[in-house]
Amino acid sequence: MIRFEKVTKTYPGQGHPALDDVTVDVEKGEFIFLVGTSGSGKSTFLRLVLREARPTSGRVYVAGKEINRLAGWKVPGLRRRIGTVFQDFRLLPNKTVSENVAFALQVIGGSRSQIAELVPETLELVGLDGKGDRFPDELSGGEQQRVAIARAFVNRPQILIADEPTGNLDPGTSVGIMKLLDRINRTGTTVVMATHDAGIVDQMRKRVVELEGGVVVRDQAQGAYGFQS
Ligand SMILES: Nc1ncnc2c1ncn2[C@@H]1O[C@H](COP(=O)(O)OP(=O)(O)OP(=O)(O)O)[C@@H](O)[C@H]1O
Repeated sequence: MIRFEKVTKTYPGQGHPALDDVTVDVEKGEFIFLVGTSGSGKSTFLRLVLREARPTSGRVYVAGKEINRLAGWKVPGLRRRIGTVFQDFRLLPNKTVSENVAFALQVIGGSRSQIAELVPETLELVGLDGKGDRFPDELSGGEQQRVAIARAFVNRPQILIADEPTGNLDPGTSVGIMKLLDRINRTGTTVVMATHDAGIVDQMRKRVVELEGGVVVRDQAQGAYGFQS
């Protein structure tokens, strides 16, 4: 579903590459954690998947296509296949929960009937049944992140990218968010999550790809946050 082939990314004016000769293959339906210290290249990896950045050398494939060869007008189509969730939720404060989720469908041309069906269905999936008319500032952090996940998932993307989704949440709330991401993964969605949250990674026991200075130093099935043989 995602393949990095000898990918190097050096930002202009930087001496050291942010990613250095990275080769990683993520199968459809996998759940992987990207771990590594600050500046190790996790966000750069995610930005390359979204074509928000381009490799200096090497190839990035998403759903079988080398995405850096895609014509510019096809990039929105690529991004529609990929839901994104961030640490800081990024909800629209003046829209209700339902409107935030509906907006994601509206911008890609979803019909009224699709919106009427998918929004309540997705809010129920994320555990926000009955909260559709609230505004983001009337929700807890965990609930806001659930809205963000509903928004990312409402058009049933093939891939979900999560950049530190539990970074602003307490441990108990984080567990709930991880159960939700796990449930979404079980629907067949490929999940790539960048995190510093050792407790979560140790608990979930999914594949762990560790970056250090832009280099993959570990790629381990059912891994932990730190290396354990
Ligand atoms: N737009 C940019 N221009 C120049 N250098 C950048 C840019 N974005 C990232 N970098 C550099 O690339 C390297 C990798 O950064 P990246 O943001 O991918 O790391 P990260 O692992 O996501 O870090 P964090 O955990 O702090 O989010 C760092 O040295 C960073 O300073």
